[in-house]
Amino acid sequence: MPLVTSKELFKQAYEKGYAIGAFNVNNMEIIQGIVSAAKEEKSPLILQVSAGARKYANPIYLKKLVESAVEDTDLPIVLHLDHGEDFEICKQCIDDGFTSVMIDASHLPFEENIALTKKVVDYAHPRGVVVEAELGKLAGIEDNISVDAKDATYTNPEEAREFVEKTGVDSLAIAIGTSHGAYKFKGKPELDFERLKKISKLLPGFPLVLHGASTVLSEYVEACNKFGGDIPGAQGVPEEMIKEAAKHGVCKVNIDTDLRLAMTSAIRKHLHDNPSNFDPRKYLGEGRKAVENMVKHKIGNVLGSSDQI
Ligand SMILES: O=C(CO)COP(=O)(O)O
Ligand SMILES: O=C[C@H](O)COP(=O)(O)O
Ligand SMILES: [Zn+2]
Ligand SMILES: [Zn+2]
Repeated sequence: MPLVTSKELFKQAYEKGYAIGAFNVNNMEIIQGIVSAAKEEKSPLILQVSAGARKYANPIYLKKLVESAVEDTDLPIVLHLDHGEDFEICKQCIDDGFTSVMIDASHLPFEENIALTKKVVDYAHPRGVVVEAELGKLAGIEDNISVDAKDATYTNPEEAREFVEKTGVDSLAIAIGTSHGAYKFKGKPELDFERLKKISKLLPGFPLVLHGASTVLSEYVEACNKFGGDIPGAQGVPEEMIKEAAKHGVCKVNIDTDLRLAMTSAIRKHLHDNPSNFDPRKYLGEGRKAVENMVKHKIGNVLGSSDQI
């Protein structure tokens, strides 16, 4: 099976009320760990590449690794550009064979976000590529969470409807209180589910995307800290909230931080327990296994996309 777009995957996920994991990939071991898990769970998969990943690994290496994963597993895999910052990078990825791109113009004024997103959609659609856009700003841990601040930064439901109508975009990343990285909340985790429900009601059948959706699983944080790391107070989105979001139109759940933590904690433990080892295959192999176990858990116990291919 060749790379697929997310069109049909989202349609089925929406109807059945589960979500598809979009995992960030940066090297071979991360790709292999994710793909092994999806294969075992018989789950569709989105592998996404950020500008940082392209810079780190060289775009052609990532593309070929993802193609190898497709050939090796025959899974329906979407190759997606994460947080494309301008038209040029989206165009480049479309020309390179990506099946999905994100144009993230959420920092621009509303009308400019619409114009840039539409420009990408107009280039992507005739080439069979789908587009994700973003409206609203992801909260940071230091951000004020007063009601006024929420209205200023979180996605406005009416604007979301207008945005989708005017751009023809295929999916939309929304801001309801999640943020990137390992420090998402200072106190009790809280997402604005009322806002999500409003957006979803105004856009029936339309797939929404949750960025910053890692849970920052405590077993990995504890292992990192135990074996020489220093990441106190790391906290993510509880898995129950991800399950709830999937019931209200969220079809794509972005996960990067949980991959980083799984891999790093396993490598830290291995190097701690085996001070004489200097064979990278040993510690990277442990890292890959940890990624596989974490992704299996997400697909099977949180996202609900097992046995959907
Ligand atoms: O949104 C993400 C990638 O676009 C990743 O979010 P996390 O940092 O929560 O994993
Ligand atoms: O949304 C951001 C992703 O976690 C990618 O992070 P990165 O830019 O460090 O590759
Ligand atoms: Zn953004
Ligand atoms: Zn993101």
